[in-house]
Amino acid sequence: MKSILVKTTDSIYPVYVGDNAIKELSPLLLELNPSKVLIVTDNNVDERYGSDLVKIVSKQFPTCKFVVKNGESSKSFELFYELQSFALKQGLDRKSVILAFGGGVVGDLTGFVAATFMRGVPYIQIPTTLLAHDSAVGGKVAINHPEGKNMIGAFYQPKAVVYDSKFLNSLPDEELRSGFAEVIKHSLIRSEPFYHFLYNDVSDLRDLSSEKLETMILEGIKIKADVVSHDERELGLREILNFGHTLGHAIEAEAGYGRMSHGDCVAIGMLFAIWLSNKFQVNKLPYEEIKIWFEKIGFPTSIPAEQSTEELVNKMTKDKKTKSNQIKMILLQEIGVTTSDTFTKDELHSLLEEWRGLERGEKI
Ligand SMILES: NC(=O)c1ccc[n+]([C@@H]2O[C@H](COP(=O)([O-])OP(=O)(O)OC[C@H]3O[C@@H](n4cnc5c(N)ncnc54)[C@H](O)[C@@H]3O)[C@@H](O)[C@H]2O)c1
Ligand SMILES: O=C(O)C(=O)C[C@@H](O)[C@H](O)[C@H](O)COP(=O)(O)O
Ligand SMILES: [Zn+2]
Repeated sequence: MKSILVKTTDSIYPVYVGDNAIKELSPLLLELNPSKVLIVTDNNVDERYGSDLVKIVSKQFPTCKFVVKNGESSKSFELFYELQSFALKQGLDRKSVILAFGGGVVGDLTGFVAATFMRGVPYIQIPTTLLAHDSAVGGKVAINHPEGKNMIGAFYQPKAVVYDSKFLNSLPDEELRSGFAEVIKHSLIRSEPFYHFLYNDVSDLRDLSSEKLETMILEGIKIKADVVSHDERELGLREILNFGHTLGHAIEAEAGYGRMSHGDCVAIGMLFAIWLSNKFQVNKLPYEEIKIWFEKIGFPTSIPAEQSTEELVNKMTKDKKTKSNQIKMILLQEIGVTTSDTFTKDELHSLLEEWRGLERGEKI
């Protein structure tokens, strides 16, 4: 088992990664000595692993559990309110600890509940998806609004992240693919060698050794932890973690939350950002090579035909990086090195139309 430290201005916490990392949970809880523990999970994770976790925790402390419906629709005001009400009814207090046991949806929702319940109680992330190598680290917690992804949230760091790789054994292929998009993102923004490792060694996610999977997770977390340690609140550097998300989030929201996976949308967003980088940067990136690789993996590589460019650009205008109506796109100078550029709504509209036209094979 490996551990990585995340250091922010006022917190420092470990991320434990590997087979049987879950054994780190009991000592962590002993140290926190909670009055009560609330486990939040979703129905898929609960069915498989819920009772095991309750057994571990309830041996030590009074325990209760709240199960949300799986999927993006649970990152909602309604579930936020239900969870807060449940916590109050169960008598949680400021000495209580909340465990987020699941993928990014459970992690983001639970983290936001922890950030706001009685103005903040400690929580621990226990991720169960590949994507959550990203979402469980760094303290961005949020729920969605129909107008945009993660619009209501906070920066609130967990006390620890316990990432036991055995949970990944039951992850469906499309969820592995979704998480892989964020792994690729981490490589593209920060490490050319990591990108080459992924490009050369991973073309079929169903045929992935546990060693390769662990390398991907560890390298991704190291990159994320390093960026977050330098800029917890996204005053500058942290924006690079949003590579592929300005368009990706717009597609996700336009499709209807949960209809397309976060990773699939980010993959389309990264391709657009790479195409845009080639248009505006001196160094040329291997756009076609990356697109063919993405197709092999099974990612969608273009925007769904039914989505209107107008609506997507409206959503992109509400992106959290937008300031004074200037939409900010994270771009690549070269693989492993980022830059950024801003665009007006009209500029982005015509660029998106151009890219969509080219993808349809139209001569422009
Ligand atoms: N906070 C951040 O920094 C950050 C980073 C990246 C993504 N996100 C957010 O994360 C969310 C996506 O997370 P996700 O992809 O983990 O989705 P998710 O939590 O919806 O999990 C995906 C699916 O896999 C199921 N599942 C989870 N673990 C399983 C397991 N071990 N075995 C079988 N099934 C399992 C879930 O029930 C769900 O149906 C999005 O809302 C995205 O915005 C947040
Ligand atoms: O941690 C970050 O910072 C990220 O941007 C990571 C992203 O993968 C993640 O999807 C995040 O939730 C997006 O944040 P948002 O601020 O654009 O909502
Ligand atoms: Zn993301």
